[in-house]
Amino acid sequence: MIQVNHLTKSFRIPITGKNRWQRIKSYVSGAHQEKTAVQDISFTVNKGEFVGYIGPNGAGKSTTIKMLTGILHPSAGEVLIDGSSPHKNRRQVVRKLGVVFGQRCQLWWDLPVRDSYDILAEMYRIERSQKERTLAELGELLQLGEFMDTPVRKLSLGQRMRADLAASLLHNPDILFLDEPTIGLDIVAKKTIRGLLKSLNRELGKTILLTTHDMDDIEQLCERVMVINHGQLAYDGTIDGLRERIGLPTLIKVSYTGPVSVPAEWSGDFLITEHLGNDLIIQCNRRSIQAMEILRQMEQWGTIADVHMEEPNFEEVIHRIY
Ligand SMILES: Nc1ncnc2c1ncn2[C@@H]1O[C@H](COP(=O)(O)OP(=O)(O)OP(=O)(O)O)[C@@H](O)[C@H]1O
Repeated sequence: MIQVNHLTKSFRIPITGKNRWQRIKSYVSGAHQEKTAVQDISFTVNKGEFVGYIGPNGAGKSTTIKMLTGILHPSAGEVLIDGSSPHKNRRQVVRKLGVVFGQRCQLWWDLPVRDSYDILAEMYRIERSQKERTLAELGELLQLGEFMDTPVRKLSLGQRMRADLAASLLHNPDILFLDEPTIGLDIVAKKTIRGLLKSLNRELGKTILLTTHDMDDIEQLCERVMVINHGQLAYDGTIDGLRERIGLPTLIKVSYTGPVSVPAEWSGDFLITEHLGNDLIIQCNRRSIQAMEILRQMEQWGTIADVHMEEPNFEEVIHRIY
Protein backbone atom coordinates (compact mmCIF):
# COMPACT_ATOMS: atom_id res chain seq x y z
CA MET A 1 0.00 0.00 0.00
CA ILE A 2 1.21 3.51 -0.84
CA GLN A 3 0.40 6.18 1.71
CA VAL A 4 1.18 9.83 1.09
CA ASN A 5 0.55 12.33 3.88
CA HIS A 6 0.77 16.10 3.35
CA LEU A 7 3.67 15.67 0.93
CA THR A 8 5.47 18.87 -0.05
CA LYS A 9 8.60 19.55 -2.05
CA SER A 10 10.20 22.96 -2.54
CA PHE A 11 13.34 23.68 -4.52
CA ARG A 12 15.74 26.52 -3.81
CA ILE A 13 16.44 28.21 -7.10
CA PRO A 14 19.20 30.83 -7.43
CA ILE A 15 17.91 34.19 -8.65
CA THR A 16 19.78 34.98 -11.84
CA GLY A 17 19.73 38.58 -13.02
CA LYS A 18 19.00 39.73 -16.56
CA ASN A 19 22.45 41.12 -17.26
CA ARG A 20 25.96 40.06 -16.31
CA TRP A 21 26.26 42.61 -13.45
CA GLN A 22 23.00 41.43 -11.85
CA ARG A 23 24.09 37.82 -12.23
CA ILE A 24 27.40 38.50 -10.46
CA LYS A 25 25.54 40.40 -7.71
CA SER A 26 23.08 37.49 -7.21
CA TYR A 27 25.93 34.98 -7.20
CA VAL A 28 27.85 36.93 -4.54
CA SER A 29 24.80 37.61 -2.36
CA GLY A 30 23.58 34.00 -2.77
CA ALA A 31 20.02 35.23 -3.43
CA HIS A 32 17.52 32.39 -3.80
CA GLN A 33 13.82 31.92 -4.32
CA GLU A 34 11.62 28.99 -3.29
CA LYS A 35 9.78 27.01 -5.95
CA THR A 36 7.09 24.71 -4.53
CA ALA A 37 6.73 21.82 -6.99
CA VAL A 38 4.44 19.67 -4.80
CA GLN A 39 2.24 21.20 -2.14
CA ASP A 40 0.49 19.34 0.66
CA ILE A 41 -0.60 16.26 -1.29
CA SER A 42 -2.27 13.33 0.48
CA PHE A 43 -3.57 10.08 -1.00
CA THR A 44 -3.60 6.32 -0.48
CA VAL A 45 -3.21 3.67 -3.18
CA ASN A 46 -4.34 0.23 -2.12
CA LYS A 47 -2.87 -3.09 -3.20
CA GLY A 48 -3.96 -4.08 -6.71
CA GLU A 49 -5.20 -0.64 -7.78
CA PHE A 50 -4.37 0.83 -11.22
CA VAL A 51 -4.24 4.58 -10.77
CA GLY A 52 -3.57 7.32 -13.33
CA TYR A 53 -1.52 10.30 -12.12
CA ILE A 54 -1.94 13.10 -14.61
CA GLY A 55 -1.39 16.82 -14.92
CA PRO A 56 -0.04 19.42 -17.34
CA ASN A 57 3.71 19.96 -17.93
CA GLY A 58 5.45 21.15 -14.79
CA ALA A 59 2.51 20.20 -12.53
CA GLY A 60 4.69 18.15 -10.15
CA LYS A 61 4.16 14.53 -11.32
CA SER A 62 7.83 13.55 -11.67
CA THR A 63 8.70 15.29 -8.41
CA THR A 64 6.01 13.19 -6.67
CA ILE A 65 7.25 9.95 -8.28
CA LYS A 66 10.84 10.79 -7.27
CA MET A 67 9.69 11.18 -3.65
CA LEU A 68 7.69 7.93 -3.85
CA THR A 69 10.78 6.07 -5.02
CA GLY A 70 13.09 7.73 -2.48
CA ILE A 71 15.19 9.63 -5.07
CA LEU A 72 14.09 12.98 -3.59
CA HIS A 73 13.54 13.82 0.07
CA PRO A 74 10.26 15.57 0.89
CA SER A 75 10.48 19.14 2.29
CA ALA A 76 7.49 18.24 4.47
CA GLY A 77 5.05 15.36 4.89
CA GLU A 78 5.81 11.68 4.36
CA VAL A 79 5.60 8.75 1.99
CA LEU A 80 5.07 5.24 3.31
CA ILE A 81 5.36 2.14 1.13
CA ASP A 82 3.91 -0.78 3.09
CA GLY A 83 4.62 1.26 6.21
CA SER A 84 8.25 2.12 5.38
CA SER A 85 9.69 5.42 4.23
CA PRO A 86 11.45 5.11 0.84
CA HIS A 87 14.11 7.67 1.64
CA LYS A 88 14.82 6.39 5.17
CA ASN A 89 14.76 2.67 4.23
CA ARG A 90 15.73 2.95 0.58
CA ARG A 91 17.27 -0.54 0.17
CA GLN A 92 14.29 -2.30 1.74
CA VAL A 93 11.64 -0.26 -0.12
CA VAL A 94 13.35 -0.32 -3.52
CA ARG A 95 12.86 -4.10 -3.64
CA LYS A 96 9.11 -3.56 -3.59
CA LEU A 97 9.19 -1.02 -6.46
CA GLY A 98 9.60 -1.31 -10.21
CA VAL A 99 10.04 1.87 -12.23
CA VAL A 100 9.79 2.46 -15.98
CA PHE A 101 10.54 5.81 -17.61
CA GLY A 102 9.28 5.71 -21.20
CA GLN A 103 11.84 8.29 -22.26
CA ARG A 104 14.79 6.57 -20.57
CA CYS A 105 15.99 3.03 -21.10
CA GLN A 106 17.36 1.15 -18.09
CA LEU A 107 19.05 -1.50 -20.24
CA TRP A 108 22.62 -1.44 -21.60
CA TRP A 109 22.44 -0.10 -25.14
CA ASP A 110 25.11 -2.28 -26.77
CA LEU A 111 24.46 -5.51 -24.86
CA PRO A 112 21.98 -8.23 -25.77
CA VAL A 113 18.81 -7.94 -23.67
CA ARG A 114 19.68 -11.18 -21.85
CA ASP A 115 22.99 -9.70 -20.60
CA SER A 116 21.24 -6.62 -19.20
CA TYR A 117 18.96 -8.89 -17.19
CA ASP A 118 22.02 -10.77 -15.86
CA ILE A 119 23.58 -7.49 -14.67
CA LEU A 120 20.32 -6.31 -13.09
CA ALA A 121 19.91 -9.68 -11.35
CA GLU A 122 23.42 -9.28 -9.87
CA MET A 123 22.58 -5.74 -8.75
CA TYR A 124 19.40 -6.84 -7.01
CA ARG A 125 21.15 -9.99 -5.71
CA ILE A 126 18.52 -12.21 -7.31
CA GLU A 127 19.41 -15.90 -7.25
CA ARG A 128 19.96 -17.49 -10.66
CA SER A 129 17.07 -19.97 -10.23
CA GLN A 130 14.67 -17.18 -9.23
CA LYS A 131 15.82 -15.01 -12.15
CA GLU A 132 15.25 -17.87 -14.61
CA ARG A 133 11.80 -18.55 -13.14
CA THR A 134 10.77 -14.88 -13.33
CA LEU A 135 12.13 -14.52 -16.87
CA ALA A 136 10.28 -17.65 -17.98
CA GLU A 137 7.03 -16.25 -16.58
CA LEU A 138 7.61 -12.75 -17.96
CA GLY A 139 8.97 -14.11 -21.24
CA GLU A 140 5.63 -15.66 -22.03
CA LEU A 141 3.61 -12.60 -21.06
CA LEU A 142 5.90 -10.01 -22.67
CA GLN A 143 7.00 -12.18 -25.62
CA LEU A 144 10.67 -11.64 -24.80
CA GLY A 145 11.88 -14.68 -26.76
CA GLU A 146 11.95 -12.86 -30.08
CA PHE A 147 14.67 -10.42 -28.98
CA MET A 148 16.49 -11.88 -25.94
CA ASP A 149 19.77 -12.14 -27.87
CA THR A 150 19.45 -8.83 -29.74
CA PRO A 151 21.41 -5.74 -28.62
CA VAL A 152 19.06 -3.20 -27.06
CA ARG A 153 19.95 -0.51 -29.64
CA LYS A 154 18.50 -2.73 -32.41
CA LEU A 155 15.07 -3.15 -30.76
CA SER A 156 11.98 -1.35 -32.03
CA LEU A 157 10.45 1.12 -29.56
CA GLY A 158 7.66 -1.34 -28.72
CA GLN A 159 10.12 -4.20 -28.13
CA ARG A 160 12.31 -1.92 -26.02
CA MET A 161 9.34 -1.01 -23.82
CA ARG A 162 8.53 -4.71 -23.33
CA ALA A 163 12.18 -5.38 -22.49
CA ASP A 164 12.19 -2.40 -20.08
CA LEU A 165 9.01 -3.62 -18.39
CA ALA A 166 10.61 -7.05 -17.84
CA ALA A 167 13.71 -5.34 -16.37
CA SER A 168 11.57 -3.43 -13.88
CA LEU A 169 9.82 -6.68 -12.88
CA LEU A 170 12.89 -8.87 -12.54
CA HIS A 171 13.04 -8.52 -8.75
CA ASN A 172 9.30 -9.26 -8.55
CA PRO A 173 8.14 -5.91 -7.09
CA ASP A 174 4.53 -5.46 -5.93
CA ILE A 175 4.31 -1.86 -7.09
CA LEU A 176 5.05 -0.38 -10.53
CA PHE A 177 5.58 3.30 -11.30
CA LEU A 178 5.21 3.90 -15.00
CA ASP A 179 6.12 7.24 -16.53
CA GLU A 180 4.86 7.64 -20.12
CA PRO A 181 5.15 3.93 -21.03
CA THR A 182 3.44 4.39 -24.42
CA ILE A 183 5.24 7.57 -25.55
CA GLY A 184 6.24 7.47 -29.22
CA LEU A 185 4.62 4.08 -29.89
CA ASP A 186 2.41 3.43 -32.92
CA ILE A 187 -1.24 2.42 -32.45
CA VAL A 188 -0.54 -1.32 -32.62
CA ALA A 189 2.39 -1.20 -30.15
CA LYS A 190 0.35 1.03 -27.80
CA LYS A 191 -2.45 -1.53 -27.82
CA THR A 192 0.03 -4.32 -27.04
CA ILE A 193 1.61 -2.40 -24.14
CA ARG A 194 -1.81 -1.46 -22.72
CA GLY A 195 -2.87 -5.13 -22.89
CA LEU A 196 0.31 -6.15 -21.06
CA LEU A 197 -0.16 -3.52 -18.37
CA LYS A 198 -3.72 -4.77 -17.86
CA SER A 199 -2.42 -8.32 -17.45
CA LEU A 200 0.29 -7.22 -15.00
CA ASN A 201 -2.40 -5.59 -12.90
CA ARG A 202 -5.20 -8.15 -13.19
CA GLU A 203 -3.33 -11.42 -13.52
CA LEU A 204 -0.14 -10.76 -11.55
CA GLY A 205 -1.81 -8.38 -9.06
CA LYS A 206 0.70 -5.54 -9.48
CA THR A 207 -0.28 -2.18 -8.03
CA ILE A 208 0.32 0.41 -10.76
CA LEU A 209 0.68 4.19 -10.70
CA LEU A 210 0.70 5.47 -14.27
CA THR A 211 1.87 8.92 -15.35
CA THR A 212 1.02 9.84 -18.93
CA HIS A 213 -0.11 12.63 -21.22
CA ASP A 214 -2.03 10.08 -23.31
CA MET A 215 -5.63 10.24 -22.15
CA ASP A 216 -6.48 7.02 -24.02
CA ASP A 217 -4.02 5.22 -21.70
CA ILE A 218 -5.91 6.59 -18.72
CA GLU A 219 -9.39 5.88 -20.08
CA GLN A 220 -8.53 2.33 -21.11
CA LEU A 221 -6.48 1.30 -18.08
CA CYS A 222 -7.33 3.20 -14.93
CA GLU A 223 -10.37 2.96 -12.72
CA ARG A 224 -9.12 5.86 -10.67
CA VAL A 225 -7.40 9.05 -11.70
CA MET A 226 -5.56 11.68 -9.68
CA VAL A 227 -5.07 15.08 -11.26
CA ILE A 228 -2.25 17.32 -10.07
CA ASN A 229 -2.11 20.97 -11.08
CA HIS A 230 0.32 23.63 -9.84
CA GLY A 231 1.63 21.09 -7.31
CA GLN A 232 -1.79 20.47 -5.73
CA LEU A 233 -4.18 17.57 -6.03
CA ALA A 234 -7.10 18.91 -8.08
CA TYR A 235 -9.08 15.64 -8.33
CA ASP A 236 -8.96 12.10 -6.97
CA GLY A 237 -11.72 9.72 -8.06
CA THR A 238 -13.22 7.79 -10.96
CA ILE A 239 -13.10 8.91 -14.58
CA ASP A 240 -16.91 9.11 -14.68
CA GLY A 241 -16.85 11.22 -11.52
CA LEU A 242 -14.41 13.60 -13.20
CA ARG A 243 -16.68 13.87 -16.24
CA GLU A 244 -19.59 14.64 -13.94
CA ARG A 245 -17.63 17.22 -11.96
CA ILE A 246 -16.62 19.12 -15.12
CA GLY A 247 -20.20 18.87 -16.35
CA LEU A 248 -19.64 18.99 -20.11
CA PRO A 249 -22.83 18.12 -22.00
CA THR A 250 -23.61 14.57 -23.12
CA LEU A 251 -25.02 14.24 -26.63
CA ILE A 252 -27.92 11.86 -27.26
CA LYS A 253 -29.16 11.08 -30.75
CA VAL A 254 -32.62 9.54 -30.82
CA SER A 255 -33.96 8.09 -34.08
CA TYR A 256 -37.74 7.58 -34.36
CA THR A 257 -39.60 5.12 -36.58
CA GLY A 258 -41.61 8.00 -38.08
CA PRO A 259 -42.10 11.76 -37.85
CA VAL A 260 -41.48 13.33 -34.44
CA SER A 261 -43.90 15.78 -32.91
CA VAL A 262 -42.20 17.98 -30.34
CA PRO A 263 -44.72 20.33 -28.69
CA ALA A 264 -43.93 23.90 -29.74
CA GLU A 265 -44.05 25.20 -26.17
CA TRP A 266 -41.87 22.36 -24.81
CA SER A 267 -38.99 23.25 -22.49
CA GLY A 268 -37.19 20.99 -20.02
CA ASP A 269 -33.90 19.83 -18.47
CA PHE A 270 -32.29 19.10 -21.82
CA LEU A 271 -31.73 21.06 -24.99
CA ILE A 272 -32.86 19.99 -28.45
CA THR A 273 -29.97 21.04 -30.68
CA GLU A 274 -31.04 19.44 -33.98
CA HIS A 275 -34.23 18.08 -35.50
CA LEU A 276 -33.44 16.35 -38.81
CA GLY A 277 -36.17 14.19 -40.37
CA ASN A 278 -36.95 11.42 -37.87
CA ASP A 279 -33.89 12.19 -35.71
CA LEU A 280 -33.53 14.42 -32.67
CA ILE A 281 -30.16 15.36 -31.21
CA ILE A 282 -30.22 16.64 -27.67
CA GLN A 283 -27.65 17.96 -25.20
CA CYS A 284 -27.98 17.27 -21.51
CA ASN A 285 -26.00 17.58 -18.34
CA ARG A 286 -25.90 14.16 -16.67
CA ARG A 287 -25.43 15.84 -13.30
CA SER A 288 -28.92 17.30 -13.47
CA ILE A 289 -30.91 14.65 -15.37
CA GLN A 290 -30.76 10.87 -15.86
CA ALA A 291 -30.72 9.43 -19.39
CA MET A 292 -33.77 7.27 -18.58
CA GLU A 293 -35.76 10.34 -17.60
CA ILE A 294 -34.90 11.96 -20.92
CA LEU A 295 -35.93 8.87 -22.87
CA ARG A 296 -39.23 8.63 -20.96
CA GLN A 297 -39.96 12.21 -22.01
CA MET A 298 -38.87 11.62 -25.62
CA GLU A 299 -41.00 8.46 -25.92
CA GLN A 300 -44.04 10.68 -25.72
CA TRP A 301 -43.12 12.31 -29.05
CA GLY A 302 -43.02 9.14 -31.18
CA THR A 303 -41.83 5.53 -31.32
CA ILE A 304 -38.11 5.32 -30.67
CA ALA A 305 -36.15 3.09 -33.06
CA ASP A 306 -32.56 3.72 -31.90
CA VAL A 307 -30.59 5.67 -29.31
CA HIS A 308 -26.94 6.71 -29.52
CA MET A 309 -25.21 8.38 -26.59
CA GLU A 310 -21.91 10.27 -26.81
CA GLU A 311 -20.13 11.08 -23.56
CA PRO A 312 -18.00 14.22 -23.51
CA ASN A 313 -14.55 13.62 -24.95
CA PHE A 314 -12.12 12.81 -22.11
CA GLU A 315 -9.35 15.00 -23.58
CA GLU A 316 -11.78 17.93 -23.46
CA VAL A 317 -12.72 17.13 -19.85
CA ILE A 318 -9.04 17.08 -18.85
CA HIS A 319 -8.40 20.29 -20.78
CA ARG A 320 -11.09 21.99 -18.65
CA ILE A 321 -9.60 20.85 -15.33
CA TYR A 322 -6.06 21.95 -16.35
N1 LIG B 1 15.58 19.91 -9.37
C1 LIG B 1 14.76 20.93 -9.56
N2 LIG B 1 15.14 22.20 -9.24
C2 LIG B 1 14.32 23.24 -9.40
N3 LIG B 1 13.04 23.14 -9.86
C3 LIG B 1 12.61 21.91 -10.21
C4 LIG B 1 13.42 20.74 -10.07
N4 LIG B 1 12.71 19.67 -10.47
C5 LIG B 1 11.50 20.14 -10.84
N5 LIG B 1 11.44 21.49 -10.69
C6 LIG B 1 10.28 22.34 -10.98
O1 LIG B 1 9.17 21.83 -10.29
C7 LIG B 1 7.98 21.92 -11.09
C8 LIG B 1 7.38 20.53 -11.26
O2 LIG B 1 8.23 19.76 -12.09
P1 LIG B 1 7.94 18.22 -12.46
O3 LIG B 1 9.11 17.75 -13.27
O4 LIG B 1 7.61 17.49 -11.22
O5 LIG B 1 6.65 18.36 -13.38
P2 LIG B 1 5.88 17.25 -14.25
O6 LIG B 1 4.45 17.33 -13.86
O7 LIG B 1 6.57 15.94 -14.13
O8 LIG B 1 6.06 17.83 -15.72
P3 LIG B 1 6.18 17.09 -17.17
O9 LIG B 1 4.81 16.58 -17.53
O10 LIG B 1 6.61 18.20 -18.07
O11 LIG B 1 7.21 16.00 -17.03
C9 LIG B 1 8.42 22.57 -12.40
O12 LIG B 1 8.15 23.95 -12.32
C10 LIG B 1 9.91 22.32 -12.46
O13 LIG B 1 10.57 23.34 -13.16
